[in-house]
Amino acid sequence: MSLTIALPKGRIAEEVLNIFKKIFNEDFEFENRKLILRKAGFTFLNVRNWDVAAYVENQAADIGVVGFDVLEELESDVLELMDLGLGKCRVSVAGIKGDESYKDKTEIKVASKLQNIAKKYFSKKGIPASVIKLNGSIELAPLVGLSDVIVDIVETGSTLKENGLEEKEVIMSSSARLIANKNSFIEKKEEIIDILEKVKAVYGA
Ligand SMILES: Nc1ncnc2c1ncn2[C@@H]1O[C@H](COP(=O)(O)OP(=O)(O)OP(=O)(O)O)[C@@H](O)[C@H]1O
Ligand SMILES: O=P(O)(O)OC[C@H]1O[C@H](OP(=O)(O)OP(=O)(O)O)[C@H](O)[C@@H]1O
Repeated sequence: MSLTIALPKGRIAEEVLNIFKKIFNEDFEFENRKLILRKAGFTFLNVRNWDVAAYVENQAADIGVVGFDVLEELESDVLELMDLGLGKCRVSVAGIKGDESYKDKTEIKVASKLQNIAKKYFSKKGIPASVIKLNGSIELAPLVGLSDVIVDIVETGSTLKENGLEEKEVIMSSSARLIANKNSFIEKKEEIIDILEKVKAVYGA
């Protein structure tokens, strides 16, 4: 039984494809806008980062690679096989540099792409917060009064800095995870363990 593997486009795509390159000593590239690549006995799917978990959770793919932030946000019901240690970043509360007035609000206005993570964080702290869902350029929101703070991904911190913002509170750390569908892990256990061992070997783990 061959494995179907959902790989993310975008930021972590290159590093993930490099792992497979090292394992099989072959080039893995999706060419000519093709979304399916059959190679080395596997089927690779070219999927957006935010959609990888849906493919794996619904067994359209057996395994996949996705950022931990996305798994947390979507509360995906999948097996986490391994922390790949790439795509490292934090999910943080950020706001205008030197301005702590958000702490005195009766209800904090938060802008975020990671709506559930943001809601859960403030609710756990017992702080009333309303979350406005945005899809990008999150840092803009507090600059124009759309929100008091943002909950967003911070990697180097340069987007915050360039916009006069600062990290206020770190909510969680994130990195890319190798995930598996729960049924596939029963039905195709040997194949999944085999690929997991190969990935671990590449990392020297
Ligand atoms: N600076 C960063 N900005 C965003 N994501 C980062 C950053 N550094 C690491 N990551 C990680 O990389 C993952 C992929 O980010 P990428 O920007 O490629 O996709 P996306 O825009 O979130 O998703 P999609 O393409 O589905 O819209 C994130 O979920 C996160 O785990
Ligand atoms: O700490 P840094 O290294 O500056 O990285 C963090 C920035 O990168 C991401 O945005 P992205 O580039 O994905 O664009 P977006 O605003 O469209 O989400 C994220 O949402 C931050 O804005």
